[in-house]
Amino acid sequence: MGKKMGVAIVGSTGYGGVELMRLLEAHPYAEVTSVISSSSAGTSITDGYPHLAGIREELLDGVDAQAIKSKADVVFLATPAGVASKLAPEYLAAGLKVIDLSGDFRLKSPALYEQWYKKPAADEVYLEKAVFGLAEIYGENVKGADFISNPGCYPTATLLGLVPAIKAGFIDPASIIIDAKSGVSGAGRGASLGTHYSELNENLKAYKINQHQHVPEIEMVLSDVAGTPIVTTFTTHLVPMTRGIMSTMYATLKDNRSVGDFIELYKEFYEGRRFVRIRPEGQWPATKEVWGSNYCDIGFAVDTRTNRVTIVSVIDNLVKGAAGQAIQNLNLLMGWDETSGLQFVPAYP
Ligand SMILES: NC(=O)C1=CN([C@@H]2O[C@H](COP(=O)(O)OP(=O)(O)OC[C@H]3O[C@@H](n4cnc5c(N)ncnc54)[C@H](OP(=O)(O)O)[C@@H]3O)[C@@H](O)[C@H]2O)C=CC1
Ligand SMILES: CC(=O)N[C@@H](CCC(=O)OP(=O)(O)O)C(=O)O
Repeated sequence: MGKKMGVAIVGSTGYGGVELMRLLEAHPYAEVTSVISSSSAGTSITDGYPHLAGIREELLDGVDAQAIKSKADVVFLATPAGVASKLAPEYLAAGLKVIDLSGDFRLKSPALYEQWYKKPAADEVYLEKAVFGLAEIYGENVKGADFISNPGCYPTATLLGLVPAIKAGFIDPASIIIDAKSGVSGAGRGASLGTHYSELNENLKAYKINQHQHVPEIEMVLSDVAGTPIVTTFTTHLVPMTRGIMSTMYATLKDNRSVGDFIELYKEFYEGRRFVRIRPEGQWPATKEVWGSNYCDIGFAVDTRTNRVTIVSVIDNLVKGAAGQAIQNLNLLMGWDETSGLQFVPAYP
């Protein structure tokens, strides 16, 4: 096999960054050639992550664009909101391909970003340029692109669960309610009051109701596929587990549709897409069934009394919700098989 393509990771000391390192270790065509930290350059990655001992022991590099370009062709940005908006233009100008895991380039309207993220938006030219990489829906746009905005974790689970039904007109778009739950690694590695052990353990909390920054991202895609503006009710919960997102969605049926109709529709829609698995009637997915993998599993129930469908969709927030989908986008962008380096069996139990 020829030389592997070099990739760099900015934000490598965070959960998304370290997950990219774990997954890329097994990639057949790409290898990590620079792990980057804005705060700890010159120290070893194993200082913060001893589990990498004997696997990756190199010193962390700094964020300088030319230095990255001398080592890599592609850079992943796994940094908090507000960072990629400044770094991505520099990296693109240096000739790097950029895959951003943050929310900085997902929304095309600067005003919408500022309303929901409460931070200054990126330059509109770059918002336009970034391709929204929800691989199973917009994968064709990713092919050959040089700047990808990776979707959020909640939107990935939610949209893969809703798009086929919206597109086929199975459900009333005005009736959608999304009830979503996440493990705590979704909040990143930094300590905070809401995520430390005694606050989280044996506890279940709703948060950011009607204010979550993923609301406009979900509505952007639903409106795009429906061809008409859609608004939704979206509630997020923090669950005392490390990984996993479950998005449970409720909507009113437009016609008499059975679970069998939904299964047939979704199987056809996702035909050939290895990472979406549709459950048989009477079986609903659990977060552990996708743990550590790039799968999104979806199950259905229809209630003929209320004329509503319930759609349950699960992912691992750090894999299909972040690093795994970012690598899937790298694969699409480079013209490699989209499953390259991602064929992990979920770690069960
Ligand atoms: N966790 C998840 O499940 C998901 C996360 N995301 C998004 O991915 C991004 C990364 O998330 P996550 O890994 O969880 O976050 P973490 O907080 O765990 O890590 C973020 C890393 O970014 C680096 N960083 C902070 N400030 C700067 C800066 N000014 N310049 C360069 N680097 C900086 C830090 O490393 P250092 O100080 O070493 O530079 C830090 O380790 C976020 O935007 C998040 O919203 C998206 C989907 C899912
Ligand atoms: C559990 C938890 O706190 N999750 C985070 C997800 C953050 C995230 O991934 O943010 P972006 O996709 O916008 O970058 C949250 O709800 O804000």
